[in-house]
Amino acid sequence: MDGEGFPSGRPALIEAEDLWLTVPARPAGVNPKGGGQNDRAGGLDILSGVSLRVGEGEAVGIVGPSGSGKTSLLMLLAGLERPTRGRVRIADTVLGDLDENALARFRRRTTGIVFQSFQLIPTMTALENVLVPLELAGRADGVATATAALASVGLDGRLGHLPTELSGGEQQRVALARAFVTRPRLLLADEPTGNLDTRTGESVMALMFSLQQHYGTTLVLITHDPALAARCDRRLHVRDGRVTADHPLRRDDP
Ligand SMILES: Nc1ncnc2c1ncn2[C@@H]1O[C@H](COP(=O)(O)OP(=O)(O)OP(=O)(O)O)[C@@H](O)[C@H]1O
Repeated sequence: MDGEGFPSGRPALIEAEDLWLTVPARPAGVNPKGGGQNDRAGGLDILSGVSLRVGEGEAVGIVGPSGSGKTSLLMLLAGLERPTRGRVRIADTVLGDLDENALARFRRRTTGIVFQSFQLIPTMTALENVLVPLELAGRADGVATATAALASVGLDGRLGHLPTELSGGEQQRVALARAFVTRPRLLLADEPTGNLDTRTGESVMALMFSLQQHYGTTLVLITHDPALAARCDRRLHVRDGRVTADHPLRRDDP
């Protein structure tokens, strides 16, 4: 039921049509995640014809077994990888129409990304990490804006700390501040609590959903945690490189 179950009636921010991602086949036993379910002579199909639409301001949880293609799908939506076939449109822009430089500019303007492993620059302080996207955007008000962003995630006392001087939860808060500081229309999050203990993960997630709602950001969240997926407006199941189910949810569903 790819692309169906789009109940919100909101205008689409993301439209992905018939996405295929095929990589060269590897000899048996070499695939690090033990995939290969869609192995064939021409290569390994990591994604096999995925279509989906995500409404502006919607929160969509992506769930599915390890190796099913969730991160690969997110990379295509981010424009960090290009599909072998198919098309991703974000707002009015078809990502495949852009060259690498234009794609990087588009991503900086439109998309924030949060990873399981935080991905902060280790030699930069919290403030400097949050400044990076503002400086790339040529913003003159960088320091004040980055400082306010860190204050909004409760880290005004940690501006000068390096990532190694911060806890995991604090590092992910810096990553959230960095992702939201340019007010992106789209936030892509790949297992953002995967490296955090339960309590810290819950507080980081509460913060992420509160920023998402405050700014009306569209959210695509990969998670193994059913409770997190249930906080989204919709839940997509990915299996063997396909979207196999699309469940609308209400935020107050159990
Ligand atoms: N560049 C690549 N070259 C070869 N195989 C790849 C490549 N990228 C991903 N894969 C394979 O594609 C499959 C899907 O990987 P992906 O990371 O998207 O899955 P996932 O659902 O996010 O898994 P997890 O939940 O474990 O993070 C895996 O079998 C993986 O090994």
